[in-house]
Parts: sequence; C-alpha cells; structure tokens
Amino acid sequence: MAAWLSQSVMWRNGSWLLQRPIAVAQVYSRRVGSDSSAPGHLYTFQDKPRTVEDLPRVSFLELMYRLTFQGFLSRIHELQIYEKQRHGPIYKDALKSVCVTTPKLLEEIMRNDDKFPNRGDMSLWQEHRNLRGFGYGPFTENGENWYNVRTVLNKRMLHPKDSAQYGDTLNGVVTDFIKRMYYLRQCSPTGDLVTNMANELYHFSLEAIASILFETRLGCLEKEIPAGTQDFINSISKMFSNNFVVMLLPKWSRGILPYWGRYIEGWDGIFSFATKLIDKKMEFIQQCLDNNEEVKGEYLTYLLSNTQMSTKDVYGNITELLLAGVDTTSNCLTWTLHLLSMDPKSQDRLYEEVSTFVPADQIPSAAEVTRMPYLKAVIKESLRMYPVVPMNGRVIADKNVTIGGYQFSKNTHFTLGNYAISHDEDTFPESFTFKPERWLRDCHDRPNAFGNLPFGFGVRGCVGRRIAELEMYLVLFRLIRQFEVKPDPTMGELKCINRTVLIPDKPVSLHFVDRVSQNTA
Ligand code: HEM
Repeated sequence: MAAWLSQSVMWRNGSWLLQRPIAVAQVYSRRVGSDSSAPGHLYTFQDKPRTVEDLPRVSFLELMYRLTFQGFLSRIHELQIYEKQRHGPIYKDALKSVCVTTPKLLEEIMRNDDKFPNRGDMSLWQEHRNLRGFGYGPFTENGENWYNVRTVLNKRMLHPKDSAQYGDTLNGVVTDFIKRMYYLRQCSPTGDLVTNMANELYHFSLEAIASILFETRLGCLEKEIPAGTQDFINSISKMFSNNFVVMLLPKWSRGILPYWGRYIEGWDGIFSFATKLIDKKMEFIQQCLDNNEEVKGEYLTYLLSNTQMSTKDVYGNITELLLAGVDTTSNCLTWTLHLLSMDPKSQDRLYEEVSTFVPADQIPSAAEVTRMPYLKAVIKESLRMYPVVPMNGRVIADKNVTIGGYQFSKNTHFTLGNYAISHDEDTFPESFTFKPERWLRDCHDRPNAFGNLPFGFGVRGCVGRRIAELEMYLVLFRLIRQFEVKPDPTMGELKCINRTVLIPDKPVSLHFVDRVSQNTA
C-alpha cells in the first residue's frame, strides 16, 4: 500500500471530505416510538409530522463501543450497514448528523441540495491557508466564492470533451507504466509477479494527474522516484496522520503537543511541492511573453494566463486538485485489478472487448475507450463495491426539508452512507458479488442511479471525474490487453479497511502473465 496511506491513521468523521465532526457528541436516550424504520410516511399517531426528535439514535457510548470493542474503527464503512440493520435506513448518529443509507433517501437529499452545496466544516484546512496566505481551493471554499472557483475549474476539466484533450498526455504515462510493469515482473522470482500493486498505482496516478495539472513529468515511474516527489508523498502522509488528532485536541494544546506543528509541516510540504511547479510554469509563460511567443499549454497555463485567478488562489486550487487526484484513482484501480483477477470470466469478457475494439498495434484514443461498454461497466461496478469515498456529507442550509417523511430544520447535517447505499440488496441483489453486467444497457433491470454515485452528485460533484475515468479506462485497457491478471495464492483473503479511502488490508500481489508470450509458447 502507498506509504502515506498505510501510515495514515485518521478517522475524520469517516470521510476524507469532511475533516471534522460537525458538533460535540452527546449521549441521547431513545424516545418512545423512535425506532420505527419506515421512512417516507408521516407519523400516524400524532397530529404533527415526524421530526428529528423521532429518529432512532446511536449514542456516543454505543459508537465508542462499536469502534473499540467491536473493531469497527478500521471498518467504519461496515458500521453503516450494521446500524442500518439495527435502526433502519435513516437515523441520527452519535455526532448529531442524520445518516441516510438507501438510494431513495439519498435522492431526496440531493434533489433538495442548496444552490451552493456544502459538505460540512472545513475550518481546519482553512486555518492552514489563512496562516500561510494561500487562497482556498474547491474543498475549502464555500458559498458564492466556491461557485466562482468551480466556474473557473470546471472549464477544461469537467466535460468529457475537455478531458479527451488529455488523452495523449495520459497515454504517455500509461506507456511508461507498462514499461515499469515489465521491469517489476522481471525482478520477481516467478518472472511475472508484482508485489505491491497499490504502491505502483499510487505512483502512476501521481504521475498522471501531475502531467495534466503541471504539464510536466515528475519521474514517478522511473526506477528511483525523485527525492522531491518522495518528500511530497511523505508530507501528504504527515498531514493526514495528524489531521485527526489535531481535530480532537483543544486549540490551547497546540503550543504544547507536537501534533499541530506536524500537521502544518505536512501541509507546508504539500504546498511547497505544488508551488515550485507552479512558479516554474509562471516563469516559462513570462519568457514566452517576453519573446513575443504564443503561450501554449494545458490546465495550469489556462488558469495562469486565461483567468482572473490570483497567484495565491492558483496555489490553493491546484494543490487541492493534486491532493484529490492521487489515492482516489489508484485505489479504484487496485480494487479493479483484484476483482478481475478473482473473476476470470469477467476478465475474459473485458479482454474480448479490448482486443476487438482497437487494432492490436494501436494505442486506444480517449474517444475509443469512452465508447467501450464493458470497460466502463467494470470500473463502475468496482466503484460500487469499493466506493473510494465511502461516506460523504451535506448541510442543507437554504431551507427546511422533509426527508424520508421526517422534517428537518435548516442547517441539518446529513451523512450520506455511500457504502451501505451501494450495497443495498433491494437495488443490487447479491451486492457483494462483482457483476459488471448490471451496468450494461441491455441489462433488463438497470439499477437506480442514486444507488451508485461514486463521484457525488450535482454542481458540487467531483470536478476530476472525467479525467479520473479516462485515466482509469486507458490504463486498464492497456493492462488487460497486455497481461492476464492472476491472483497470488500466497496472499490470502483480501479485506477492505477504511483509511480515509477504502484500501486493502495488506499489500496486493498479482501475477501479470504476458498474453503475447503465452500465445506463442
Ligand atoms: C476514482 C476517482 C475519484 C473518485 C471516486 C472521486 C470522488 C469524489 C467525490 C465523491 C467527491 C465529492 C462530491 C460531492 O460531494 O458530491 C469528490 C470531490 C472532488 N474531487 Fe474527486 N474523485 C475521484 C478523482 C478525482 C480526481 C482525479 C480529481 C482531480 C483532478 C478530483 C478532484 C476533486 C475535487 C477538487 C473535489 C471537490 C469538488 C468541490 O467540492 O467542488 N477527484 N470526488
């Protein structure tokens, strides 16, 4: 597993998108009639409709018991399913947030979302930006300012035709990754084993997103990873592993205990890496202008030369994009390869598609991969089974809302239990079985779209979605066309744990059997 992920021990309200509990936890006693689990109907025994007071509740002590004695701390995503079984699909959690765990309830929330949707309190991240004079990025910004930021960031990124322009850049990274796979296989005793795929894919994802954001190659796929890049990876680890502790400790302890200092050092390392690359690009653009040359470039050039964004805001935005673009795609790819290795039938079907869609000597284009139904279905099903972001949040601030038949006042915080939702048996029969076919157009019963929203929903949905998908399609296509992926029998059963994102509980080893030498043998 990528070094920083394995070191990262935080549980930030279960989600990397929400970095602090919304309020101090309180212990509640259950009210009479509160354990009904039939949302969507008004309360029949009272004149007034149900309110938040009528919801089933998880107490703080119960939560502590589950995390410690029942071992849910590293399996917080599974706790969603556990609590759903006990309390029904909507309940109040120990941190005063209302949890929803069915596609229908999720849809109700999303359809009532604010004009400027809000995931919750991000003040801890904002504090670092304030301290160092950096602007806020898409995660830390809220309200109208967030909307203005997104209007700029969305261009050249969000629309499929925008992401398609990065096809060649990404293909260059994929080519280097395939070369690295050959090198790693060669180094293994069997000649085809790669022993820490998550780590390899982490480097691939970092190289890929940096090649788009900074329009430069970092060298993460070389035999030796450059020192500066390794410092950046370590800084991410440092920031995340201290984030949770800092969140729990009172502010007065910051000068006494080491965590705050480490947390800030982590952020400083992340920003130092990103700002150096941005400064380099600014110098390049200035040189072009001084020489009366046309300024050509992709994402960063666009932000620096075609928008009104100040330099401190470019620093803030690009750094947050970079942070979001690494462990998300790398983990999804790790799970996808694992699932395919365990399911030869699905892998054969995927191989058939990739080997017939594009001639064997050609590298697929962005347009080609986005037209391949089975390839897309495989990624979608992998994200359903292992949603990279297993829990998300929304604060509905504009208005009072009725969700599942309960009335909620403005500013209610909702926790969206993505993991329980995408394992909802009514929507996904045999929800723990990998079935990419569910997502094919000719499937009779295509599932409710709200059952699987791995990239979120609406205007606040993932800005990197199209780039992430393209990157994953291109690399998966090439890997499966080149190799038959087989499990390593010595690895044992792979379990899923929650470390910010859903990661495997041990390093993933896979055999990559070369299809060409296999066919000619
Ligand atoms: C498998 C890959 C990815 C998954 C599953 C994923 C998932 C998500 C989810 C669930 C959200 C929250 C959306 C919401 O609240 O409705 C989000 C937000 C975000 N993602 Fe991604 N993401 C992925 C890759 C990326 C990449 C590659 C980038 C960078 C290019 C990125 C940048 C962001 C940013 C900046 C936000 C915050 C958007 C905002 O608040 O306006 N993500 N992502």
